[in-house]
Amino acid sequence: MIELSRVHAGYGDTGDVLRDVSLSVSPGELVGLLGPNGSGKTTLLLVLSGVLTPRSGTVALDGAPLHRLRPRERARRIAAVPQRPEHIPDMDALSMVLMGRYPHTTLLRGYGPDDHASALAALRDTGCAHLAARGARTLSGGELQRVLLARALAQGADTLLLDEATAGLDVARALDILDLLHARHRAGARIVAAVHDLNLAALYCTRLIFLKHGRVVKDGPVERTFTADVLSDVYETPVTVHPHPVTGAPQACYVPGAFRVDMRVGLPTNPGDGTVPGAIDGKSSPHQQDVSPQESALPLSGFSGHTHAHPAKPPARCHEPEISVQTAPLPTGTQDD
Ligand SMILES: Nc1ncnc2c1ncn2[C@@H]1O[C@H](COP(=O)(O)OP(=O)(O)OP(=O)(O)O)[C@@H](O)[C@H]1O
Repeated sequence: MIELSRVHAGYGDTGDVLRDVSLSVSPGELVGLLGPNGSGKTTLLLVLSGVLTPRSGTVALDGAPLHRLRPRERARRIAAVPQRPEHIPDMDALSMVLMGRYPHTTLLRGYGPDDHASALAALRDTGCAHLAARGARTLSGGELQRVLLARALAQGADTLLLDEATAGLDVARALDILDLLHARHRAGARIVAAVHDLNLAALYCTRLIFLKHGRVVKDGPVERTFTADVLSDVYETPVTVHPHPVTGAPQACYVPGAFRVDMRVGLPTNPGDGTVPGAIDGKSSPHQQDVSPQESALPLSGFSGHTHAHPAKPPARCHEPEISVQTAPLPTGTQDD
């Protein structure tokens, strides 16, 4: 168990970035850390990794204060993928991934065959085997991101802290990486991932923690936390939530600015001449024609269990599927809890 209790943390002589944060993460959890820019996600990951010492409060790993662990021991237990690598070494990708094995070496024994095997396996798992001999500095943004993840996986730690690890990846590569992380968490790894892609978080995570202004404002399983109310409040923009047509997991739909005006005041203001982002078939907001002012009150939700008496129709781009699809046993995150 990794446990934060009443943590306040920040940088230099500025005010607290994290305020009174208490949470614990058990082995086998895949936790999505969500919240607006600047809400403190990276700072929380730095505290969890032991890189940033809290100003007050405690951080413990399996009951022992994290700061008491020697760096090498800490690195055997906790691996992190940063949002922006500070420095990209002038070496090939395999050597860079091998660096993840450093905590397992000793003064007498450098990297051995096991370390090379682990590094190669991590490159393979992240779809980067073909990049092994490439200079790390020549990699594309998405390639480098996957190599950094490979380095963290090669570390063999039971706790993985990921800061926007899939942000620069195309959708197929992002799904591959999340499938891999899902398999690792099912095998017992504890994973905390800062994520901006809400829908991927809802598809894969077992639990979501929402931060706002450095405080935890919501923490719980996806089905209880990923709601239109929570998302609209946390991000201060209208978000509607609908079931994923294949997995049934809640998914968010976002609303372009001109439509947001309609949704707030319940009055049609759009010209419907194709100039409104998101308007299709020459139509304006669906609210202009289909939804009464009462129904257009925020937040909207198509997700089951919501309390609105008259759930509004989803935005124009959120079509109902034409064929019915059985809920498949895919990793939704909602099935684990
Ligand atoms: N080294 C630093 N020195 C001073 N302030 C910092 C430092 N790093 C971050 N901050 C500030 O701390 C606050 C939280 O930043 P943090 O990076 O934790 O947010 P975040 O939720 O990860 O944001 P984003 O989604 O934009 O990555 C921000 O106001 C940021 O400007």
